Amino acid sequence: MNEKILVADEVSQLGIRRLESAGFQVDIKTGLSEDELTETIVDYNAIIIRSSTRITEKILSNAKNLKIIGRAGVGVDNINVEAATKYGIVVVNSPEGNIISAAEHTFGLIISLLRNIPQADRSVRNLEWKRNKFTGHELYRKTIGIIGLGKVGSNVAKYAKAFGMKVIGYDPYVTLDRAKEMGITLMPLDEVFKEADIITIHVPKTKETYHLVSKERINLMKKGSYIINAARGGVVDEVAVADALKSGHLAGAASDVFETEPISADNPYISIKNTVLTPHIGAATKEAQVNVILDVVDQIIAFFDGRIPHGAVNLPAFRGVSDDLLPWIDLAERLGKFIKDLVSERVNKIEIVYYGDIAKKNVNSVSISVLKGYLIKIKGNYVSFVNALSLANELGIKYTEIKESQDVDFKSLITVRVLTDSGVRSVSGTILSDQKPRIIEIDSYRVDAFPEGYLLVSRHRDKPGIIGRFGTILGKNNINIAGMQLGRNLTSGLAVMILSVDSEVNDDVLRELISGGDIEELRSIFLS
Ligand SMILES: NC(=O)c1ccc[n+]([C@@H]2O[C@H](COP(=O)([O-])OP(=O)(O)OC[C@H]3O[C@@H](n4cnc5c(N)ncnc54)[C@H](O)[C@@H]3O)[C@@H](O)[C@H]2O)c1
Ligand SMILES: O=C(O)[C@H](O)COP(=O)(O)O
Repeated sequence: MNEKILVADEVSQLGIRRLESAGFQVDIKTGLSEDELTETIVDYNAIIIRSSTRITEKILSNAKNLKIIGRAGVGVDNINVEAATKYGIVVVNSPEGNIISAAEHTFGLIISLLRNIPQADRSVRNLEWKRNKFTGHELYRKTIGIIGLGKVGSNVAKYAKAFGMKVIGYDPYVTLDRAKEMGITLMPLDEVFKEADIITIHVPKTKETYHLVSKERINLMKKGSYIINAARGGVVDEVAVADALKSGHLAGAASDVFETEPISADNPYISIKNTVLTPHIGAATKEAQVNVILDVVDQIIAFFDGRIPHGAVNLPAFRGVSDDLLPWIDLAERLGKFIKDLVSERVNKIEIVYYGDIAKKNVNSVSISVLKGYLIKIKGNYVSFVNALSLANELGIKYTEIKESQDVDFKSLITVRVLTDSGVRSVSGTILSDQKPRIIEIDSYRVDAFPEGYLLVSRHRDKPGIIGRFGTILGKNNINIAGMQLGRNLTSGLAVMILSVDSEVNDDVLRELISGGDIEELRSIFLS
């Protein structure tokens, strides 16, 4: 192999040696600015990074020879995966290599916080001996509320049980069976905030989780409780936590991750004593660093050897699929994203039903594409054809592919049905002769809409005045309606409407629309 690899963050030497033994030329250049990296990247076929380096569109636009980005860790929120896909660059990560270290570090933070260990250490070094000043709390019989029950969160739950803690949690995508298996009592998000003595965060940073720990949620917490964030900066509103610490409502907070890294002097936590702060070292153990770099290096070697890397978070080109399935793969991903945004309840099972000509083909890649779309809305852009199935398994979501022989009104049709605790919801789509995707049914309501851009989907009483109200309120908020589709059910007296709009409909506008009454369900959906 004579490909050139740039290592732009600190990684274990074992990985470098393995690459060199495989014949790669490896250069280590850490701490490059965006401009320096934009200039440097042009010479390289692969780059390896951790969370300290941001891979922006500007860098990628000059990466003429780059084929693969290796993220030696879990989070890919520092990589513009969409742009990488656009430029045909594969992104791989190491989804499991550092999760034990992250969960252990979380416990380190919890114990440090409840037992004032860093403060006591500083005091002893000042030759003080103030034993009463550092009286803390036991974990035994306390309630820990875990937000996000994936790989790190489920390990934190395991350790908490060993300490004799009561474990409650919130993760809208984990099934009840999976939570039961882990011995965690699932509760609505706000209930977890009300009940827990300690809240610990283990969700990815997505649009949905931004400031999930908000001023309002902190106000729900018991006086004297604690907050830990070892997931991502931005999930916690740092100013709100700092205010609650200053007022005495919260007893302490610990954080390994920050909205701006490296941290600066104006970070709200800096001047507050009852905080424990670490510089994003959740994954900084010898073991985790060896795991992640060897995982990523092996994937890079496999990639240049012509094999598909197991941790690919995007697949710029879907190989091995006949051209006539490609529009269906695209439609399937859109249906997966659509149903995720349409249905707010917990989903236990996804059924993908094929009718007509498409039912005679091998549609496995189309089914995976539905799961991929659904999971991208939950976990972000690192979900790919390669990892979608195992990520669905992790959440306990079962999926089945069903091929029906009965005649339908279309040459080919896909229905995505989700089974929730309270019933079944569905969306159906097809590709018409223009090769463009269409949504043609939502539940049993017939529509004909393009699954793209900003959509507003409403189920409401089929009576005069409702559509006018949408027009007035959206107009008043400067939101242009680009298209409208209405499906009616005369028996139930309900109608489903899909409005295609030119900009996002925010929560305030949604509330205003609902407050007029007669609307059973209203969702703002974005399909990229
Ligand atoms: N501090 C560190 O050094 C360090 C190390 C490893 C991982 N991490 C971070 O920890 C986080 C969790 O990592 P992981 O490997 O467990 O990821 P994961 O994908 O296995 O788990 C994330 C869980 O969050 C859930 N989730 C998504 N949106 C949610 C929402 N709105 N509310 C509640 N739950 C939601 C998902 O269903 C999933 O179960 C990530 O942000 C990762 O980047 C940090
Ligand atoms: O997402 C991750 O894997 C962690 O945040 C660790 O990041 P790091 O590789 O920069 O330590």
